[in-house]
Amino acid sequence: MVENFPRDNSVADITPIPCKSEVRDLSFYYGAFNALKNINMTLHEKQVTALIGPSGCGKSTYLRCFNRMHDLYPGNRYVGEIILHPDNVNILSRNVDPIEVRMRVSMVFQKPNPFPKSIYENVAYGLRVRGVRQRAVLDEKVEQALRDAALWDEVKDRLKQLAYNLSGGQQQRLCIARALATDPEILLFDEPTSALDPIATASIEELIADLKDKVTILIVTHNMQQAARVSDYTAYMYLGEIIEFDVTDTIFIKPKNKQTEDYITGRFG
Ligand SMILES: Nc1ncnc2c1ncn2[C@@H]1O[C@H](COP(=O)(O)OP(=O)(O)OP(=O)(O)O)[C@@H](O)[C@H]1O
Repeated sequence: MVENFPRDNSVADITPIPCKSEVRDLSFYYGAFNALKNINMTLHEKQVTALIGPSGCGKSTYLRCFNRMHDLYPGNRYVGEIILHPDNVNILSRNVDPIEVRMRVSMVFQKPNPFPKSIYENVAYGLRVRGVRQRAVLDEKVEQALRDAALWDEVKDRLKQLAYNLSGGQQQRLCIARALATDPEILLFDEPTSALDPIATASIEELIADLKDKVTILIVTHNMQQAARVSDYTAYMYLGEIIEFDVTDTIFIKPKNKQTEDYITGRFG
């Protein structure tokens, strides 16, 4: 389907990877403050896209548009569209229920934030909210999500224990399992390893690479090595705008924009 492929031609290497989401003329306002300015971008299906840029440039603000998180606070305003394929729905439309959007687009936060519940109940939470009651279905989905988050072997004998008993890295994988349990189409990561040690970080990065088979990923990271390691596409942001968006190798090896190059090489930011 033609409409399922990128509309914009900002990516030099137009590969025939279907597009999962198209951002069209997106601006965002915190009250009077214009935090995002006319963003046009494509999220390629089952690829990892990284958002990089100096502190305060709008990475988290942009990420949070994808699951309508800003709806939770008064005075916030979106302009433009985020289209989700294949059904071609604008998830920013007032006619679209933000709860439904959050089922399709899940988020993993900077700090692991398990609920004060058992390991099992953390993962089952979204399913229960969706009305799933059958024990066998819950058991199967919880196991699958924990396997997909590379945590099953470590927790299968203590599913009833409190999630807080897990290590920081395990807690973050639990949060990933919780996000995966409702079969989201897009997974948002907001600096998912910034609170973790190098070993736990490596295991989350490996996991992100594996999850690409199932889900489209958008990740905010301050760590440029991490962006280079885990992502297929990278967007460099500055002052609420996308300065450059391209395949990751191009951004890191041969950026077209001087501002991107200065940031990548550490001359700026
Ligand atoms: N709730 C808010 N109300 C008003 N302005 C906000 C709010 N949250 C963020 N901002 C402003 O929006 C801009 C973008 O912030 P954002 O947190 O998205 O940047 P970021 O690139 O994710 O930064 P960092 O890398 O430091 O996390 C900043 O100028 C910030 O001060």
